[in-house]
Amino acid sequence: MTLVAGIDSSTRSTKVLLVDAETGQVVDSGTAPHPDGTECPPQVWWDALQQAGGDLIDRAEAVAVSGQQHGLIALDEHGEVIRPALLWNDTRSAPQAARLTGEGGGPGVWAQRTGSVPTASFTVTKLAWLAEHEPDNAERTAAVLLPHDWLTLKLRGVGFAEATTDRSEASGTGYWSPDTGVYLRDTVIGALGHDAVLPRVAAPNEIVGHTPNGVAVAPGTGDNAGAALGLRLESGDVVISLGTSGTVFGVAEAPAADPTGLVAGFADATGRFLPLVCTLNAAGVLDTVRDLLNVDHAGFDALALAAAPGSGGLTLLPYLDGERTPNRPNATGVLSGLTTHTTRADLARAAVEGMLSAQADGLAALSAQGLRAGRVLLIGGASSSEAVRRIAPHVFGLDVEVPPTAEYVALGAARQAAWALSGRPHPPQWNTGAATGFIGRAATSVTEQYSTLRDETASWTSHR
Ligand SMILES: Nc1ncnc2c1ncn2[C@@H]1O[C@H](COP(=O)(O)OP(=O)(O)O)[C@@H](O)[C@H]1O
Ligand SMILES: O=C(CO)[C@@H](O)[C@H](O)COP(=O)(O)O
Repeated sequence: MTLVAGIDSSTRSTKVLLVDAETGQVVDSGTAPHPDGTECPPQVWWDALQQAGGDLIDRAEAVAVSGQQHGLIALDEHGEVIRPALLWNDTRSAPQAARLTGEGGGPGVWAQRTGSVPTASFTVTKLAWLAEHEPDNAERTAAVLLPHDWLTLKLRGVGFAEATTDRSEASGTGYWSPDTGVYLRDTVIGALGHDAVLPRVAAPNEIVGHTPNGVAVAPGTGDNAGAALGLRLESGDVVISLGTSGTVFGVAEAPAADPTGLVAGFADATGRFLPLVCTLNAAGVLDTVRDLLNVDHAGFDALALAAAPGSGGLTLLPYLDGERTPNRPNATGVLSGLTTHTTRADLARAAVEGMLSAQADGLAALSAQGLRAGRVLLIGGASSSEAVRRIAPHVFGLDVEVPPTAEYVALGAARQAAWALSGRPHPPQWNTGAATGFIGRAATSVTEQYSTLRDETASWTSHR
């Protein structure tokens, strides 16, 4: 049996799968946690990778890494990491995002040039923050990598001059054009103050090198593109991934360029495109309210499902850690409609309805860009929640499918590794198994309560 390994280095943890390259069947797996926070020394991810599956990788013939997108890893001329990586969910570079957007000709120009209007999540704004707040570190920056790029380099054990990335990851930097496939050097220089070595953008099924033990290394991907590959996403499918981030995305044949900035015009891992809406707040909203209610996942679900749609008039605007879509980096959560009749069940359901309503806004933004959902697939940690599964169709006004529980990002990375190893033009046709359907009618009161609160707070949730 030919084995391949897929790695998901996400915000919360590293997951490693060892997979049969012919069938996609998982034969072994491992996981290790990451610390909380919005910055992290990359060495922590390398250690987590070793803990989760260093031995699994040596049993494989090929390996690929999918990683949380956008994070900034600055290396000095010797290849040493200069400071802890600034992650996608770190909002400190919001002022630089606003400045760069203005200086670069406005949102429309950015969307045309890079596919996206940069928010604090995008690497380019983190470079500008570094130049402004840590000029010595900016000056010392010789190379700029993203998390999966750096882990791929570490797996190969080579220097940054040989670093690689892929289209999906490059498209989250804010200095690469998904349309033309080239880096925008002027944008890097404008943000950092000077040029830097950037990883070569490899072909989707290329073998970019080998580990010291001879395991072939594929280019890897950003984690959402990894999930798309793991799910064998096709035109008309829309994924809603509920992990630390909430993401709503689908594959497209042409690049997106949304001047409103709601949709990021990413590239995918197959040579196509991946228009995507990302919220900073998703599963963590449920975690926070679950902690407040002092119940476990099952207890939380039972409470949420005991309340009526609309949560007795209680609405949670879930921008707890600031928000990226819409762009309200300094926002906090807002709980509205609290009365003496409000119950614990109402609070649990309001958390689920609020979190899902933010994703419904993502569905609407994708639809406005011409990407309509024929099939909605729910994945990510919070898709395990029975309450989320059963309430989602009411909030989206669409039936929802939940694929069999699996680590789809790591599976996508493994599928890429198998593809690169095969030398064939297309990825292997792995069967992901039958999804479970959840149906329901749209609960318009939920949508109205939510959109009213979202719009009423448009100005004041933007400033703490
Ligand atoms: N049954 C469940 N109900 C609700 N949330 C869950 C459940 N199981 C896991 N989660 C949540 O999923 C999140 C982790 O999801 P995951 O997709 O692994 O995140 P990430 O990819 O961002 O690291 C955590 O916030 C965790 O509490
Ligand atoms: O920033 C984005 C997408 O643009 C996030 O989706 C990150 O890629 C983090 O993903 P998770 O750890 O939540 O899966």
